[in-house]
Amino acid sequence: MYLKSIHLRQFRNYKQQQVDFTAAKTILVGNNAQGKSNLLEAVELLATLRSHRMARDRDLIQDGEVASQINATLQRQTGVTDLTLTLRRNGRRTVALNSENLRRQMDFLGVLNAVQFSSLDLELVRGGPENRRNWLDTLLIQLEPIYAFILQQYNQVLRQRNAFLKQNQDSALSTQDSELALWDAQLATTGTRVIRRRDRALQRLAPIAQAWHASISGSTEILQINYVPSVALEQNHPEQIQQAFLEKIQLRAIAELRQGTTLVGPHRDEVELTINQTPARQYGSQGQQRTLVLALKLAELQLIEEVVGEPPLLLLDDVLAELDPSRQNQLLDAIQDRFQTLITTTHLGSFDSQWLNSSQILFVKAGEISSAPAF
Ligand SMILES: Nc1ncnc2c1ncn2[C@@H]1O[C@H](COP(=O)(O)OP(=O)(O)OP(=O)(O)O)[C@@H](O)[C@H]1O
Repeated sequence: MYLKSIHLRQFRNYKQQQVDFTAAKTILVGNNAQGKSNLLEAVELLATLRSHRMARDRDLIQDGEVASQINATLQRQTGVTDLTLTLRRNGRRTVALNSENLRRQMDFLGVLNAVQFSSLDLELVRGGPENRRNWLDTLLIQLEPIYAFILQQYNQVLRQRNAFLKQNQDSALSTQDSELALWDAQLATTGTRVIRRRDRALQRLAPIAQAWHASISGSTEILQINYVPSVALEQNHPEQIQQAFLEKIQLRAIAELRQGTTLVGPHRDEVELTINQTPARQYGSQGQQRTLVLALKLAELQLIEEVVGEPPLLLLDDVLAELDPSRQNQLLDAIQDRFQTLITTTHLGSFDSQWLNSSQILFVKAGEISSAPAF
């Protein structure tokens, strides 16, 4: 797929900006805080309706404005599509394809696919489990857009069940209470859908990431990715998972009532990353952790391409300079001209001349983008 152009209105520090992409690789160069990441964030929003910066819609809208719009033209094998996302200060969003508003946001997902790689991704290795859950969820949303709906349903049940537990915290509520039993059943049903899909995605992703990791590290390191769901998962059978879910809720029922919160479910899943059988968080240098993240990102690209049937976009936010020359080259070899790539950087010095010659170079300054440096 190929993103031909994007138009931003009152988005972050862009008042009104049109960008036409004229090459498979676009390098956005500019000083810090000029708007480079903001442009990549806009593309990410079109792909996932999420921002990895966890921004609220009112942070995305330009200061002092009430609404913001991202509009893009995408070329796919099936034809050209026009995507529009409108954000409002009150949090209401509208999505449209070819100028036709969609009733369900889910139908907007899966049109544009993108893999984002920024320095924040190091948190995948170093940070807490919620980073890895978010990463996996964002990938899943692109692999099967219905997952966005499944996850939303689970989160809604979770919120309601938590509210019920909170209301009854320290009360004499029985763990056999019939209303609680209803919430348990809904949590198990919706949670099982989440767990099964996370398991399936990791089953497919893990061998690809492992192969990339072996290739980048020269086969000296073995990466393992283990899904550790909060509920035991022996086989990917819905009845078996649902049963295990309900049994574990029973075991934790007293603690849940005491703490007034749900202690069992995919909101407590973990994805373990180990290198040579040592947790990656404790393993080796920053460089080795970067190799791992790079392997995960390359695996995401490959898996999305396999599932969707077209290469997704790659958004490299200030990460190229952080990789040593051999890893940089490995990344460049892997993407070549197959994946349209948007790259941000503060200086062009870290790119080899072959790259510079084949890339479109855009200059970003104070929320304006031009093809010649503005002095
Ligand atoms: N809602 C908003 N309204 C107006 N300006 C905003 C808004 N959100 C962010 N900005 C501005 O956008 C700029 C940050 O841009 P961005 O995050 O894209 O930086 P960058 O060019 O990628 O630089 P860096 O290399 O530091 O990441 C800051 O000047 C910030 O004040």
